[in-house]
Amino acid sequence: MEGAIEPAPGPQAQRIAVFLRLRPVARPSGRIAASPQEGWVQFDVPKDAAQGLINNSRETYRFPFDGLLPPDAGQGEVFDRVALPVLRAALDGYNGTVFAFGQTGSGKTFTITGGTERYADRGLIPRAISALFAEAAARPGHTYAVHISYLEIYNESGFDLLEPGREVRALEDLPRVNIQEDDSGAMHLRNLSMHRCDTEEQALNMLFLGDTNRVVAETPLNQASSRSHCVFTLHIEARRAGADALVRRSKLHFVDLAGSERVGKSGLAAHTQLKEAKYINLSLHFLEQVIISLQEGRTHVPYRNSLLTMVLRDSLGGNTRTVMVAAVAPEAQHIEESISTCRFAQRVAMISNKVEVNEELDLEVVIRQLKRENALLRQELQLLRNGGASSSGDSAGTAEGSAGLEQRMQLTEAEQHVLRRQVQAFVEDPSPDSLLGVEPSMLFIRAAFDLLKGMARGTAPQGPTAKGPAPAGAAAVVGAATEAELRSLRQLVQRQEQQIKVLSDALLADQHKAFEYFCATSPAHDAVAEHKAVLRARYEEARTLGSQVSAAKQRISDLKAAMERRRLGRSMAALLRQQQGGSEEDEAEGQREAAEEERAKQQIEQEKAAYRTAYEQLKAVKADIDGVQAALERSRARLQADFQAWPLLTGNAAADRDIIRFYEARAALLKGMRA
Ligand SMILES: Nc1ncnc2c1ncn2[C@@H]1O[C@H](COP(=O)(O)OP(=O)(O)OP(=O)(O)O)[C@@H](O)[C@H]1O
Repeated sequence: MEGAIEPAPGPQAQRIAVFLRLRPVARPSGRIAASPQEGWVQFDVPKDAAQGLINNSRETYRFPFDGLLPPDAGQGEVFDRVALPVLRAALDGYNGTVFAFGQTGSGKTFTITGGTERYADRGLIPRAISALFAEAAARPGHTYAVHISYLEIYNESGFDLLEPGREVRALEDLPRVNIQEDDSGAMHLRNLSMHRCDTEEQALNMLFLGDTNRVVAETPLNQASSRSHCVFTLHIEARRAGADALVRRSKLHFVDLAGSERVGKSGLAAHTQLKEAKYINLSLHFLEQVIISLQEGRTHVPYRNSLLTMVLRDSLGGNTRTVMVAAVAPEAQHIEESISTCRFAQRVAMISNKVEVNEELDLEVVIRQLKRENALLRQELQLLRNGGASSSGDSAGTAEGSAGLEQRMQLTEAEQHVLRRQVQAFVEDPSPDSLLGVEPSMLFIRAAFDLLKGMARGTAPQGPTAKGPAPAGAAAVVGAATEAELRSLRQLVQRQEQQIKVLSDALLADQHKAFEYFCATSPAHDAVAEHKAVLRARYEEARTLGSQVSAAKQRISDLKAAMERRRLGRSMAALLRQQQGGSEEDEAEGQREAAEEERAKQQIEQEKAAYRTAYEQLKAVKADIDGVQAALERSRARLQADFQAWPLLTGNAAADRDIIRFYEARAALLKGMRA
């Protein structure tokens, strides 16, 4: 699998591959024959005896498959034939789906998850996990990031099986997963957690957690394992060293469907009229509708009728390499169901998907690379401009400036020391983006080359590095750069800077789009909006109360001032009367003034009461504001946390691409938020 990340081929049509797996049974029916070599199974059933005809004639049904897995096929063989090619393609960036279909007890769970008694009974999922990490390790020069999600669908409701630390006794104890449609019509699964797994062990532990939750959530009443559908997903992200701006992302689903029993049959005679028979499980009914529409090439495919078909949208008729395992228990009493299973498989086998590598540019990495290139070009430009000696002021670190450097014969000890550390750090940094940012001067450059040569030969110079002057030829060669060369280099730098700006803007726009999109669908955002609205109303209230308080205060001081003025007036008048040897104050006048004084005092008291009331209210509103503010902070934190844990998963390629873009942008946005 060398060179896995070569230029991605365009979309290719690919039919869904269909395998038949026969379960080992104690008493296989003599009416079932199979050829593993030729890949077919055949059922011989008596003709309808109900017509009153006495005959021994039989009806024969033969179904071809892409592969037949006989009862003695081991789990390893099943994995190698069914899932390994899909897994390898997923590592190359192709989506993949393996789903098992069949009646209850036919061996679906045994195939997908496996038996627990013997190690050899491990099913497709644990084997895929082991093979994934082994294959990834065997692809040098590539890095992979793996996330896992595990969804159970029961009665049209989705449940997240991977919620660590949660006590689960019933399905309802698991977090609900919803599907939502955005403006573009794309479907998104919300609240499905994704868990990064860096090792096989971590991934197997996740699977164990999900399977345990699946078992303990089952009650005798809901018989969840037979009636629910489980979708285990490996989300794979691949980058190639040296080309890490290109990222390939794929999803690999393993789907264990509910038992496919039907109702509405009327005995074996109904084989030829199985059309009326209905699935007990409603989602399977809708799954069949989707498959019929695709097989008949109808323009409208009713994916939206159920959660299951929405999740499997891309696996059926979309951008996914899909494989179906039809599970059959070859016993006489199950012939009818077995024929139904094979008929369903024949329809599925006619569906063609359009598969394509999911590859895209990581804008952040592109920008980083452009900036690095740009820095190198700038250095080159500076060198050429100065004929090998930098005269620019931005070359820090030397007292006399770079121009003076070329006059010197060798570096100072301090300069040598710094340079040695820079070269050391450069050599030790495994990143292809690391830069050796030495002074743009021949003296430094030669010294750096000497150090590198010494390191490569294992004889790194201990003493002074650049001995002797820079050869005149070197400077002369660099100095010979023509005006035209300088100009074109300058233009290149400018063009790149422009490119960086355009890309940065695009990234920024994406980040905002991502957050906006997330907010529009997040309940945490509703809480933030609600708190903000309450806060706005409270602030308004506080403002009104605040102006009431200050108005009351103003009126009190006005009243007090008026009272003081009156008192002063009265004292002045009394003094005047005294000086003029006049009479005492008129009694009526005295009473009037006393009454006025009393009225003013009452008015002041009233205003004080109004002031106190408004002030108390203001205090209460302020306390309220503090509370709402704290709640707002909490819901903001929750929004950010949710944004961080925003899951990827839809059944739709276009939607996925969008989500993945948003997901990347989200990381950068969060970084910005925290900064
Ligand atoms: N190939 C096999 N080899 C050995 N045992 C098997 C095989 N296939 C199935 N079994 C056993 O048969 C029983 C029923 O299988 P399983 O639980 O996988 O059926 P199922 O189709 O998933 O049923 P359900 O729809 O109820 O989930 C289990 O005990 C399982 O271990």
